Amino acid sequence: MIEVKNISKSFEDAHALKNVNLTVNKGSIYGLVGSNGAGKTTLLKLLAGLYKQDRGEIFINNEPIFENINIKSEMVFMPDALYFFPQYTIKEMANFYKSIYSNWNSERFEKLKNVFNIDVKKRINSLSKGMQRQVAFWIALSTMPNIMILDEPVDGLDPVMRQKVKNLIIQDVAQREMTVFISSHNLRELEDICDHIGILHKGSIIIQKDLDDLKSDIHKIQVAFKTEIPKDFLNNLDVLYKEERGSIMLFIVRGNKEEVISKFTKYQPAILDVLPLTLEEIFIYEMGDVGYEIQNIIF
Ligand SMILES: Nc1ncnc2c1ncn2[C@@H]1O[C@H](COP(=O)(O)OP(=O)(O)OP(=O)(O)O)[C@@H](O)[C@H]1O
Repeated sequence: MIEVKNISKSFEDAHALKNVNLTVNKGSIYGLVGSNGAGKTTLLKLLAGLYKQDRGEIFINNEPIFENINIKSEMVFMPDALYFFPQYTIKEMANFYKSIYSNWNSERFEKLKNVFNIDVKKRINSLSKGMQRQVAFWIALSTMPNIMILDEPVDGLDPVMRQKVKNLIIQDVAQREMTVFISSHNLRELEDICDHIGILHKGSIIIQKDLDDLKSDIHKIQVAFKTEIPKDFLNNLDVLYKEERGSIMLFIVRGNKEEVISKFTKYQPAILDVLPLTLEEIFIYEMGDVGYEIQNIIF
């Protein structure tokens, strides 16, 4: 479990993070989205215990993370810019990790050869960017981490490999209750893997939500009525957005799906469609006034 309590972090001339709070439960995957300079990497480095916050507290499995060797031995942090020792082969790098991670699983490392399919005698620095990323996952997953902190993890991976890596992460979450924190510029990249999403904007988390709640609670409704309807029929509805295209009206409404639909069916509409909303749309409508600014972050 990861608990971030009211943390702030500044560098000489930049307030990178301001009063950030979040919790990631054991066995869940939290996705952090944000534009360039929002503070994502700073937050990840704090979670990994590489930086110390100016204010606030960070607990991982109920212990402060900074300079905590025990917790770090159960954790993998994968930065966006990967680093491997120069001249090391995959096998040599794996042996290095084996010597420092007590839970290293050699059997798993062997099994994952079938997924990554790269010759372990190859020097890592001679591999392509995407292949180096594969090696990083190969080694990271072989350490059997309880906590994974990933900065732009699928950057450079081809679509097939992206899916394979996501499946491996999901398997570990389901089978071993691994806890994962992922940052990305791209909400779509996170949508199919995360159960919580937070948006970081200029150093503050401006919204964070459980994805299931989010999706079940907000609806896009396209409707046309045969007859005049009372002007105040919207009064009992939590309408986030409304648009009229001729006789067809489009509503984004928050609330229980059946209850919302019943408010419309009462007036016997000629057309009533409940359309799916993408996650991006949900965030934009949820964000109201800052929605337009948010579009640049999540598309
Ligand atoms: N080591 C540092 N020294 C000084 N300023 C820093 C340092 N690291 C980050 N910053 C500043 O903190 C702010 C947040 O940077 P951070 O790297 O956390 O953003 P980010 O969301 O990861 O951005 P990107 O998506 O571009 O990687 C920026 O204004 C950045 O210039």
